[in-house]
Amino acid sequence: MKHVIKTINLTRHFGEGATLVRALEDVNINVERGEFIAIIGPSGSGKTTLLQLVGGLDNASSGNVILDQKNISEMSGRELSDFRRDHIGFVFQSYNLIPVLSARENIEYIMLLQGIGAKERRRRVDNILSQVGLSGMAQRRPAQLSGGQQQRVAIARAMVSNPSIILADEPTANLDSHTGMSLIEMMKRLNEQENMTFVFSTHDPKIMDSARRIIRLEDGRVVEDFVK
Ligand SMILES: Nc1ncnc2c1ncn2[C@@H]1O[C@H](COP(=O)(O)OP(=O)(O)OP(=O)(O)O)[C@@H](O)[C@H]1O
Repeated sequence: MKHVIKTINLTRHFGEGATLVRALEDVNINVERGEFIAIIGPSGSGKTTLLQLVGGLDNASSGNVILDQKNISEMSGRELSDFRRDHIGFVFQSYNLIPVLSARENIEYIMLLQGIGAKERRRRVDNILSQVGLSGMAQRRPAQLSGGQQQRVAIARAMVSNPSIILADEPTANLDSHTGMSLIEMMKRLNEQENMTFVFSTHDPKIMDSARRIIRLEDGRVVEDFVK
């Protein structure tokens, strides 16, 4: 079986001596294409650290991350940033949209970097805006959208270049529980339709229930990993 994400003895320590923090310790996970996975665990258990390492936004102290059969720790900085752009979509807790750009421009941005022409960009943005239920809001700036709508734009932005993996760090943390649930249901529908792999972290038991597989971290170690 080819894995879209594989971590091998992934370890991340911060600090040293008396201030050493073992944020992740020997984490081994295998993720297949099309999975929909929640990373759960108490505050400080290593969820963000794991997502950052898997996404190539942080470097491991030891161990490896293999994405789409490629070892990202062996890549040069430039290779890694190109690889990240083409294979991974990120969704953050605080949306991270560019405030001066409209929803359309935020979503288009990565396609501009990829050199995709204007007509194709428009087609893809229109398509993804309708998939996330935001047709008609293309011209609005983030401040003119609700939190849930901004997070939908962020998900559209993460998905528009068709990455194989979407990583979402507590995507519903700033949303009320109803909006959070509908966002997760939308992610699940997109996961089913597009067979994109979703890995997201959450504290919310209701959101966990929507996942098909749960990975629980405690003190930087995987203490549970099961398919429901
Ligand atoms: N840059 C850093 N420097 C030092 N320690 C760090 C750093 N980043 C994270 N840590 C520590 O690593 C551990 C894991 O942090 P991490 O943010 O991954 O946990 P988390 O499970 O995402 O927590 P939360 O649910 O509160 O977001 C914590 O003890 C944290 O304090």
